[in-house]
Amino acid sequence: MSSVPAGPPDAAVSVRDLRVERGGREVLRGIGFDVPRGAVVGLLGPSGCGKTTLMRAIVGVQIVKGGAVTVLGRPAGSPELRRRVGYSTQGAAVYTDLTVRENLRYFAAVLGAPRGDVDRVLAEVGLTDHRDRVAGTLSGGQLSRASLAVALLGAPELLVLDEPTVGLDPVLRQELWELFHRLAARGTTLLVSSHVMDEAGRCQRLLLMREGEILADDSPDALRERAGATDLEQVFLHLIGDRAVAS
Ligand SMILES: Nc1ncnc2c1ncn2[C@@H]1O[C@H](COP(=O)(O)OP(=O)(O)OP(=O)(O)O)[C@@H](O)[C@H]1O
Repeated sequence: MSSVPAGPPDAAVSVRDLRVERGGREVLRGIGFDVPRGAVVGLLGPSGCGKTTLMRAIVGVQIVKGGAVTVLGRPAGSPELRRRVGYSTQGAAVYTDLTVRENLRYFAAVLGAPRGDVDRVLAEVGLTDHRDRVAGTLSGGQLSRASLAVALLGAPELLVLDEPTVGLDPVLRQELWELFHRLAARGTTLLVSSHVMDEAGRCQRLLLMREGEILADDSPDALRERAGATDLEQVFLHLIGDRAVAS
């Protein structure tokens, strides 16, 4: 990575001129933004626009072609960030032949998280009643909550959550968003991806992506005002229209 300035010191994440190639194609095209500490930031955009690639760069598992990614004041991927950053991927990240509780005990040991954390995170994701179920027998929504529980172990300062609400019913989605805001109120920073626009309104700040670029980085209200629309889906379409006219 180059020595591009790392962004404001109070930012949880600073990205500058980030370029990533995958499969011989540039999928992140020199993007930059800051994520303020303690905020719930939504990463929205159509399938394939680069959300997962960006999250992978932030947690330090993506080979990048250029630019700088700074996380909690350190270069992304630094060993000391391992316990300070929680990452939940789109696919289930638990062992399907272990029970939910066995999975969490295992990951707590790997991460050096206190053993008491297991019960806390089970309650936070609403899986206490399913703790002794073998993970392979859980529904898709239960499995994704088990993966989320792993990311919550050790109370990381930054949570990077890739589509954590996919496949959940409206009640569970609502409960998870309430959890995200409780965590943020305690000072945790959350970067949450989704391609469901009705979730965008639940974020304090939005990064709207399209084709490897950031179309907008602002609060939902500011974006609505700028586009003269109340519906965030319309805002997104308006921004795409502006970009098409400008190019
Ligand atoms: N392993 C890979 N090899 C080659 N290209 C890839 C690979 N993974 C992703 N891509 C490509 O990189 C681009 C960005 O993919 P990415 O997964 O970051 O998008 P996304 O916005 O997270 O999509 P979704 O919402 O569907 O998960 C896409 O064009 C995708 O086809």
